[in-house]
Amino acid sequence: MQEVIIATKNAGKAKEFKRMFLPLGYEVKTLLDYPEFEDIEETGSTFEENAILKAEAVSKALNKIVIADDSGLMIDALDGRPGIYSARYAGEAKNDDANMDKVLEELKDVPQAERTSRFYCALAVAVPGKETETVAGTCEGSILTEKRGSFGFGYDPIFFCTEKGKAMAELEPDEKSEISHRANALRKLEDMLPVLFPGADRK
Ligand SMILES: O=c1nc[nH]c2c1ncn2[C@H]1C[C@H](O)[C@@H](COP(=O)(O)OP(=O)(O)OP(=O)(O)O)O1
Ligand SMILES: [Mg+2]
Repeated sequence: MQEVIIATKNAGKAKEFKRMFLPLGYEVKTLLDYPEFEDIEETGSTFEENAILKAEAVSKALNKIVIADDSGLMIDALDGRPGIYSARYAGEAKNDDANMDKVLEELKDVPQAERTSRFYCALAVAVPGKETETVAGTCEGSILTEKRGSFGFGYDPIFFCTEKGKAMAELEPDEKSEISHRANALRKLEDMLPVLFPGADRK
């Protein structure tokens, strides 16, 4: 099967990409399959800049086409935070539970109507010798007052997905992959895939 490399070390993202690319006819490899890669510093000031940094670093090292995902949670009552700092919101350790606890604490006096939020995902496609392109997708929702559900990863237990009427972590993996910010971003790449990777056997 045609291989697609995603420059991520996040196991939750890796699973979602594998699930979403399979019906398109592609097998996903991630940095979990290339453990020699060091962490790539996310020094950009936007999701797009950080996705480009990650995709280009790995594309240059492997001399192959590489896709990267930079994503996070934006909360209106917090002026868009945690935003690009989502992974390390409660500290360098990248602890999902601590990150969610920090958000819940910051929002403890914020009423339901003001808890609107969205997930954002930027995908960058680095092609050796070409300009890197980006696409983005979002998923609208609001922040719950406690954690719910056990699917997914990251902030999924505290994010109420408007479109599905459930916490993101209550959605089965296939349901999340219909409506997620990551799925919505990937849809914008789909037309490019046969050009980037000729010869995939679409099912
Ligand atoms: O669908 C999602 N459901 C819940 N939480 C999510 C989602 N998508 C992103 N997030 C959160 C997780 C992490 O706190 C941050 C991503 O940070 P981000 O730098 O893009 O990823 P990361 O450091 O975990 O892995 P890597 O950079 O190797 O891809 O946003
Ligand atoms: Mg990261």
